[in-house]
Amino acid sequence: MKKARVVVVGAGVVGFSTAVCIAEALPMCSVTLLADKFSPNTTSDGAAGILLAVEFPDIPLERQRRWFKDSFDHLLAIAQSQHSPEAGVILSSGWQIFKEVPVDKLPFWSELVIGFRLMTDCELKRFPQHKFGQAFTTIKCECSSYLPWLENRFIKAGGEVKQRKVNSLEELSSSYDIIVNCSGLGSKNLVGDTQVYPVRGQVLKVEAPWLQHFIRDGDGKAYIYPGIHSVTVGGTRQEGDWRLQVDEEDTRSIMERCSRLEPSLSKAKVLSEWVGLRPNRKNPRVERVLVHLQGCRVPVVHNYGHGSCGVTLAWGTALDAVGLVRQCLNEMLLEAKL
Ligand SMILES: Cc1cc2nc3c(=O)[nH]c(=O)nc-3n(C[C@H](O)[C@H](O)[C@H](O)COP(=O)(O)OP(=O)(O)OC[C@H]3O[C@@H](n4cnc5c(N)ncnc54)[C@H](O)[C@@H]3O)c2cc1C
Ligand SMILES: O=C(O)CCC(=O)C(=O)O
Repeated sequence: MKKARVVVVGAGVVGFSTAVCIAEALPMCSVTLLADKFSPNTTSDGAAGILLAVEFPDIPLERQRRWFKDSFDHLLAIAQSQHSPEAGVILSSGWQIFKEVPVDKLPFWSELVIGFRLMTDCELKRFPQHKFGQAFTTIKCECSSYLPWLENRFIKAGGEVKQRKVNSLEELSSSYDIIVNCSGLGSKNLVGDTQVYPVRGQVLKVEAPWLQHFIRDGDGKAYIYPGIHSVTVGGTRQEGDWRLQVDEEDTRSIMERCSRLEPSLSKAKVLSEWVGLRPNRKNPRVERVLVHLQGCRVPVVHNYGHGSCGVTLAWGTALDAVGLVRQCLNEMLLEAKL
């Protein structure tokens, strides 16, 4: 039987996770990944890569829990294998601390990470401005290693990779049977989605090998994440801000906020600074639609809009995308298109 031609647009953590999942699960498909930017030039590359989730308002919690769990379990298996250094995936333990006691003391993912517990008063003494804290072990997935590792895995599964900017879905409809859109913020132009918008984030990489534990302020404005080669320090969340250049005032305020949590940071050498635009949306879009392109109805699977949780949820949403591609194939078979 003729193979169904699937194209995945996007080479960030969502695109490569989705492409690998489709290529490995659906041998009746030939899978091509197209993108204008590849590692190390995607948003995913600069992400701190810590697995932590926010709660999206209109997606059933059960589905969000599954996205988190599928991603966590997939990355945990890598972190505990010989692939860990090459894939850039490690376990990471530390504290999330709050100036005020949060309404939700136990986030939905608390039972999905390792060893989640509330901090004791004695532990909190180290953070005199904070009243409440959570201690747990999660995962840090460094995409500058993980994306090339996924790309190899995709190619081993028979996938093909091409560098190309896609200006409209019409360009793809004569060469592919199913389009999978993982273009992140690019979806604003590619599919005219007015709901996806940038949330600018600036981070620094510093040399501070004495730091072993992560510290995150629950307000998300100060975090310190020790990694494999350096410590990621952040951050900013500037809604609707498209600036990609480093802002010296942001650098100063990040260092000030983070040094309040960990005074020894003032002794750390700054190695690099980076800005990325999170592909924010009220809810990520993981769904299947039929689009009229050049007189034909073409199945399109969307998987984008993960905001600050793309690394955290990529594998889970990729598995959902596989299910949606499978549904497209079944419909195409029914319509005897294949
Ligand atoms: C400072 C910062 C820190 C972060 N930290 C974390 C963290 O700790 N944990 C976490 O889970 N998340 C984190 N994030 C969020 C995370 O980076 C994003 O959610 C994630 O990178 C989104 O992945 P993506 O694959 O959807 O998009 P991207 O990585 O942006 O990839 C999009 C891809 O689509 C391609 N593309 C777009 N349009 C087109 C087109 N028209 N034609 C061809 N190709 C196209 C691009 O070239 C690119 O390859 C952070 C983000 C920032 C900015
Ligand atoms: O929020 C965090 O602590 C992790 C980094 C992140 O997800 C972000 O900056 O978007």
